[in-house]
Amino acid sequence: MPKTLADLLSGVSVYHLIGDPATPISALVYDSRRVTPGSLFVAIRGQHSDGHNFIPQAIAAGAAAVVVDQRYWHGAVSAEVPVVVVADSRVALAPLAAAFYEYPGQQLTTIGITGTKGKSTTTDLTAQLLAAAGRTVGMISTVDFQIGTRRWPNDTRQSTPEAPEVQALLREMVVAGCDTAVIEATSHALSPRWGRLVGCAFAVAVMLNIGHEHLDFHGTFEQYRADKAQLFALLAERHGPTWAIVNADDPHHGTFLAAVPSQTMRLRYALHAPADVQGQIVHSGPASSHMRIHSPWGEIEVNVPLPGRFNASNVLAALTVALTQGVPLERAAAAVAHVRAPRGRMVSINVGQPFTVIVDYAHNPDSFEQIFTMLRPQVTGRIIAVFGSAGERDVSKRAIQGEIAGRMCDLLVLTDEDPRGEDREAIIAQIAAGAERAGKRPGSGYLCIPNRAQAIRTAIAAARPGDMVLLLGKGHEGSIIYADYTLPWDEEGEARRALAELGYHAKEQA
Ligand SMILES: CC(=O)N[C@H]1[C@@H](OP(=O)(O)OP(=O)(O)OC[C@H]2O[C@@H](n3ccc(=O)[nH]c3=O)[C@H](O)[C@@H]2O)O[C@H](CO)[C@@H](O)[C@@H]1O[C@H](C)C(=O)N[C@@H](C)C(=O)N[C@H](CCC(=O)O)C(=O)O
Repeated sequence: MPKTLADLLSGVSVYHLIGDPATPISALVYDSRRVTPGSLFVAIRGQHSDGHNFIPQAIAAGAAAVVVDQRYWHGAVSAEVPVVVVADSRVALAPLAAAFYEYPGQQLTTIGITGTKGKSTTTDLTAQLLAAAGRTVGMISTVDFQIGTRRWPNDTRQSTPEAPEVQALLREMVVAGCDTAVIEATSHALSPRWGRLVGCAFAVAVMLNIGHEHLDFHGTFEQYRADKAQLFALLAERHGPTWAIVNADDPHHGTFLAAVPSQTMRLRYALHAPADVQGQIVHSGPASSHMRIHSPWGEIEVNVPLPGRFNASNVLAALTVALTQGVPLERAAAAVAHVRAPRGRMVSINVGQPFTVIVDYAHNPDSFEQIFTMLRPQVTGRIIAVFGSAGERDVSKRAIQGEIAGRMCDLLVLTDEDPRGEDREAIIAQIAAGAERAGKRPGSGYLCIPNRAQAIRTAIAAARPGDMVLLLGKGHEGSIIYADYTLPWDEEGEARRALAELGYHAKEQA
């Protein structure tokens, strides 16, 4: 249905509207380079530039109207096209997008999954369990997008894309006949400063855990936790029943329940603490575990074909979601036996070399702690970890990563992750400072090799029988971002090439 400017403004805090509210709008964009004739251009002030400076370009490209931020717009009142002055243009983006795409979230069962660790895996597992139970599922995750049976890589380098992309995907899901959307909800996206997920009308909100992440953006841990808890407040948008699911093993789960609207149904899941959906690990091996589950829907045993206690916890969260959606316990448990991890998560590369090589996306202190604790008992030799830390992102985590890895690994090869506009060597020096605190010394305990391809080769060449080489932080990501260019990247492929250069290129072994 054709839309007018006025149609899009409900839910937006408008200061003034200069021009005709009946102006037809054909697209919603926040980048002048993507304006097509008839677009509504939303000007946003960013870290590197200010969208308000690109209003002339947007109008020249055919923008039918512009949305500006009252704090940053100093334009003339007699504008060439209608101007909507709003309190905060970044925050206006989500309600505008939900209205532009006609609130697709209300037509789907939207499931939001937040937490510091395991979001992408649990989002994927939830989508897999619901699809196995006959639902037509869409998914938005750091790793992949999915609409029904079509899956493709998320190349946006955002875990939760901007609101226009999220709402467009949800609309596509509705058109394609999906009944369910599983959305990975990051703290940035949930923060009221950005509010990218406003308008998704979540029916289910899931909290996995809370650790140290993105304090550069949120300021304090309390703010980070409060921002993540926004997902639970968003349940109030839903017309219909809603569920709040929290991990009772995390001491912060109460904050999330406190944000829940009164009519929402609440469920706790846990491996240790008392909970509604209680998992108990009966035994666990290097690549799988066996779990007994007690729930309001009955009791059952499941095989989890993924390594580690944290994956058992992720599976429990996904299974709890499936149970709230009417999937019979037996059916959900049977589907668990066939789940797969997303790309770049704990991928073992085995081409006949006498040591282990694993690629994983772990890139923050908590996931470092978890992965090393899980793998240490399985390694007879040394752990050699290759990693870096992102530029223009949480600076405080760098030394902590170095310290944890320094404590739990034998050799660190410090390298580029995404330096962006920062000095790559300075980032590595900050990680190294943490490694030094853990007693590591340059040359013997850690090496600084910014070039990631070279770092991987050095680590693999240093490995002896029984060692484990852990390539961390890139996982599925298809690029390394530098100030002036983006280097296409394939961590798994790079590891395979490095192994092949040493003569290991047997067909993949189980
Ligand atoms: C660091 C950061 O937050 N960056 C976000 C920010 O970019 P920016 O501040 O650099 O933007 P900018 O280049 O200054 O431009 C400002 C505005 O002018 C516009 N512009 C610019 C140039 C031009 O010619 N014309 C024009 O209109 C831009 O499109 C933009 O709207 O504003 C952009 C537009 O809204 C965002 O897409 C972008 O997210 C980037 C891709 C990003 O990496 N974000 C990260 C921090 C993020 O969102 N992460 C979370 C959490 C991940 C996790 O948990 O690990 C996520 O959900 O992914």
